[in-house]
Amino acid sequence: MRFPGRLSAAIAVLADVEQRKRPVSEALKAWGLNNRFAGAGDRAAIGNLVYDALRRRASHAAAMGSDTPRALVLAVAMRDWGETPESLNQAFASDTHAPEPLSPQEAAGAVAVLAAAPLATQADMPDWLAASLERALGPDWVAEGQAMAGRPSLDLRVNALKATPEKVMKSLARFSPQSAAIAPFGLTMPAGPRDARTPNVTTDEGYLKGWFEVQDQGSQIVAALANAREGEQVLDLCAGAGGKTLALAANMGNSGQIFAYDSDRSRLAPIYDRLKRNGVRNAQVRAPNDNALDDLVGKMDRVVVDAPCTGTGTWRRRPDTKWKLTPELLAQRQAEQAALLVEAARYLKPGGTLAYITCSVLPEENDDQIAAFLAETPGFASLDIAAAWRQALITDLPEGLATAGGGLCLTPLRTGTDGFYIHLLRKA
Ligand SMILES: C[S@@+](CC[C@H](N)C(=O)[O-])C[C@H]1O[C@@H](n2cnc3c(N)ncnc32)[C@H](O)[C@@H]1O
Repeated sequence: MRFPGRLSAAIAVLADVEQRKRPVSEALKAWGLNNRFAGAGDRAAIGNLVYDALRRRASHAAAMGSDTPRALVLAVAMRDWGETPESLNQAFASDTHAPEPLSPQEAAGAVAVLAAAPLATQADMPDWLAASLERALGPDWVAEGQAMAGRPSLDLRVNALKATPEKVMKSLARFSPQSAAIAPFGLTMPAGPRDARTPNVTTDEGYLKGWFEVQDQGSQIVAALANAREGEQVLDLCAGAGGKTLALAANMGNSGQIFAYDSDRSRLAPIYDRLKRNGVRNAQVRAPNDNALDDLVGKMDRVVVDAPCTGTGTWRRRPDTKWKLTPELLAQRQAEQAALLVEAARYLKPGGTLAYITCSVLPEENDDQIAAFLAETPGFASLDIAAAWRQALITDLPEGLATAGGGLCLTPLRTGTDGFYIHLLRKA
């Protein structure tokens, strides 16, 4: 397929996403099945166009004066991929699969200036979230929003139980991985421009042997800050597919015991294979049966709550969720988080540590949630996050990451990672 045909396909996929309220990955897969002539390069390019359109949906729509799939995809070509109206119309003229030529109004979108547009539009986020973002991230919130609308890097965590960074770098040399800026076992491959393909690392021998996992550097940092130590009894209360569990196990050198639990059996399902592949021997999976955790009450050194959240920190990877988020969904997540904090506290022994984590930057899910918990639960106090950073990451806490409420917030702008929040609490 040539570029114009790829644009037409992206318009069709985006229309499918919007009309049928489908996840992007599903719509892309369906398009691939119906268009088997398309190669891997075509599918990657079409995926990039669709994801880029959704990442900057608000500003692209404002520039084009329209939010149709066609307007959004043409905006990506001109505003993100360096095409001009002239280059597009010229290419369209010689490709029977091309979209219709650009109208003068569409062509004007290429040079539209959005300085007078609402700040939420410039930050590429829904209007109703602007106040929360400003409260959480301060005067830079528009630039933070713009960074949250960029393409993410592909990050790996070297599994210290089986490999070294040097070994993984050698195994993946063809993709030129670099050391991550903060996470000690992190490797990163920056996102390329335009139709660049994401390296397919999960077919690498090193991955199959458990030498590394795909994990955003932000997720690695908060897992390190949870600071699970050798010999401890640790409950991973929202283990899901085990991304944090694996990192905790490596941090603990396979000693002590991790109990990995999740209330959703299907989310937990991949954890068994992942534990095996990673050579983890100190984790016990607790499936969500009645009384599954009763024997752990009051016994844990550490409880990690990687809470269900709105995922605002992962908008770069799942930009469709940005536009689907509603105040009702946020309220639902807040209620779940509040209940989980109370639940987590039960399992700690005196002197134990609760690590509360979200992949969101909204204060309602972060500092506010902890403040409400502390107000209602006697006997808990925040641990010094700068000291925890020094202990876990052996450097000083970079400026601007600590939150007003005593937690820590990573963002694409500040740390080049997904957005994450962590707060450490000690039970008296
Ligand atoms: C952010 S995800 C966890 C991701 C996982 N820790 C990882 O690193 O891959 C949140 C998880 O919380 C689980 N969850 C939601 N409510 C829960 C509850 N009341 N008890 C335990 N797990 C819960 C969800 O099923 C979901 O898997």
